[in-house]
Amino acid sequence: MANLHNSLPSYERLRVKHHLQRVMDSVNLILLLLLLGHRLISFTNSYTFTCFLAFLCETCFAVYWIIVISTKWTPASTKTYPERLFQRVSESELPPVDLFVTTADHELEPPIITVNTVLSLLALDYPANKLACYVSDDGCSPLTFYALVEASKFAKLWVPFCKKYNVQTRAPFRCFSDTSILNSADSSPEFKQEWLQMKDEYEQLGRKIAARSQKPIPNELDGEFAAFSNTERRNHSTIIKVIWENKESDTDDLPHLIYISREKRPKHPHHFKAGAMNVLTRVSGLMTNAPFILNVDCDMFVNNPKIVLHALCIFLDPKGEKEVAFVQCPQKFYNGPKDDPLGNQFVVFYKYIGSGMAGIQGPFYGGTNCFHRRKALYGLPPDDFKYGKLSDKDLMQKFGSSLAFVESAAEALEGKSYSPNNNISKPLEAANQVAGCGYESGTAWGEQVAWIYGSATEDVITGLKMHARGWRSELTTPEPIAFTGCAPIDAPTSMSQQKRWTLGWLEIFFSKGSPIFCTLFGKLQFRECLMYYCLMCWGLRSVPEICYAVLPAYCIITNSNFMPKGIGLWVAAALYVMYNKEQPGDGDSDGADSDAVRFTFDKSPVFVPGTTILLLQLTALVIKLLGLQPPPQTGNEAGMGELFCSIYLVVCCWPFLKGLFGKGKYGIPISTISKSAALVFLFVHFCTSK
Ligand SMILES: O=c1ccn([C@@H]2O[C@H](COP(=O)(O)OP(=O)(O)O[C@H]3O[C@H](CO)[C@@H](O)[C@H](O)[C@H]3O)[C@@H](O)[C@H]2O)c(=O)[nH]1
Ligand SMILES: [Mn+2]
Repeated sequence: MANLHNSLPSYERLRVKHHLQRVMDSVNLILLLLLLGHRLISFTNSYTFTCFLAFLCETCFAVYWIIVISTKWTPASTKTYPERLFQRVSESELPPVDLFVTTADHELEPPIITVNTVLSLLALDYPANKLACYVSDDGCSPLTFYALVEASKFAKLWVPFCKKYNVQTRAPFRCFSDTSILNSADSSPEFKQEWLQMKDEYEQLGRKIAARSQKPIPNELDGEFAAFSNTERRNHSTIIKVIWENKESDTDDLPHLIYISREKRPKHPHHFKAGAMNVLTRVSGLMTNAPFILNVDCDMFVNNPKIVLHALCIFLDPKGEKEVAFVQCPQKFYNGPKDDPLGNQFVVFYKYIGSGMAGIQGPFYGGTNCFHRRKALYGLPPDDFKYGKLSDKDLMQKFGSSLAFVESAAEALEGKSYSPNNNISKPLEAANQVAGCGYESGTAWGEQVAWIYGSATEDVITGLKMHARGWRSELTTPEPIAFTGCAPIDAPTSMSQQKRWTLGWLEIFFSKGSPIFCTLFGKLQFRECLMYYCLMCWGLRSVPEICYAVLPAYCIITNSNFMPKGIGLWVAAALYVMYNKEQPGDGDSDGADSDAVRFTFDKSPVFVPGTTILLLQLTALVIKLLGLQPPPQTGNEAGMGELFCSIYLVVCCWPFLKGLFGKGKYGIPISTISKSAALVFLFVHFCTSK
């Protein structure tokens, strides 16, 4: 690779100035501490259980706020300069990149979606002979395979079309959903005609796949599909099919396309997505062994065809080369309402926390839209050169018994794998071996190497492991945004997804790979460690939050108080104003009302806490209104503070309030309401039966 160490860097990390934000955050913290101090002092005069509980909750909030501030304190953004990259490397010197797509169920993840993901990847603006797309199908579905075979035929038209006209959106269904192109004065008649032809071809592809999916899948299949005969989703041997091979290593041809359904047996744990990713890592290691890997979920599409170049700006930069293990692109969703009532777009996260992380040791790995350095995945620390020279025996212990794979791993670790392999079908036998379900036993896969097992959020723990070895990561946000995808469109799916993540993060929190150990015994920076806790405490935070939300109702019902009196109340009020002023999105959404229109419910228990809190506040307010409160004890009666909190909580639960009266999926199911009502009844009974 040409030297040009003296040329300009191909990426820069820029500090984002945000003095006002810091001031506001600090004022918030000071107010919180003042409140805690005030409580401590007043405990010497009067101590009540409710005030003590409030004190505990507020202490949790203060600790959490310190973690949040630490994460946000030094925000940064990354800027990439592809034109400078080309001062360093010529097009022929660009490294190969392996592209991984995972799909697991052709019913939940319809093949046409996966096909769009794959087509958008095949059409990346990058030399086609340097790309190989590996699709892992955990559903072992002949339908998915069929769809990919058909897609590869369509790709022969689609990819040249995209490149010829420099189409931005290269997932056909997104491209064809925007017909404004046809009326635009900028588009040539030739383009419009080809666009319509292409749309027609795509619709044919869609019809073929739909027709095939309507037919029942017979047990016995022939021809290309014979391998799928008598298979069950969780009981079958490995199926690897090279759907397209770019035999001539032609830059204008299509990238390689390989279908993989790893071996599964009922008695063998398959480790979900992490297991699938590890098989892809091994098979690709044998076939192309690219030093960089991009992975996307099957519901994500390329939105910026130049994204590989942007990522390489970071990886190939002399500084990035030494320190960056992975480059994460944000997740953005094209579907869903503008004001995002379900919070899927994670506005707070990417806008505040995301740039904060970029200013420390880098963002966490989010599972999709991420580029990895292969040797970092193989466990190599950034500054260790011994690891790359392990003996064959050591390598086999780590990477398993396939000699061919061990050789490829050694090459990858030494950074020798820059020449693309032109005969990817050759190592098919070895590929079958490494995709077997027993291959990993006794090796470091899933523990030290590649995607780490043991958490439902394999992504976060995998990234954490690399940070713990001393690597950095970068968040790259080129214009236009690199990938878009579909977010869950209803509240139940969104809530259960978030519940799964929260549980996965808690698994990491309580495991021996917990961030604090990575800081104590590894190279995870302290503030990066706090950043991880910011994520992992998301679930735990609900405990003080629920407790705090119950307090106002409890105080009103029992005519006691938890809000401070006198100056303390002013501190609490100031805190409330400051905190709410800081929340993003104020003003550009039309508020609670639009939430209510779109918030949907089902019978899932995830809706019980929200409903219960709402009903509890309503009950308390009715008791207050009807004057059913018991007489106060020693001047500690519930006052304006408690009343305000209770009303505020009703406003916070607005979508639930509408849900009480909504119909169909917009209404909270009677069973959920009954459960919540029973809980409220028990609670009121408990409060008043003293
Ligand atoms: O046994 C499995 C289960 C899932 N998947 C694939 O993994 C991806 C993510 O799974 P999904 O069920 O869609 O989870 P999400 O919550 O939508 O995914 C987010 O959260 C996951 C866990 O943190 C990350 O791995 C994902 O990349 C991230 O997008 C999808 O492509 C699936 O096809 C498999 O390949 N095998
Ligand atoms: Mn998903």
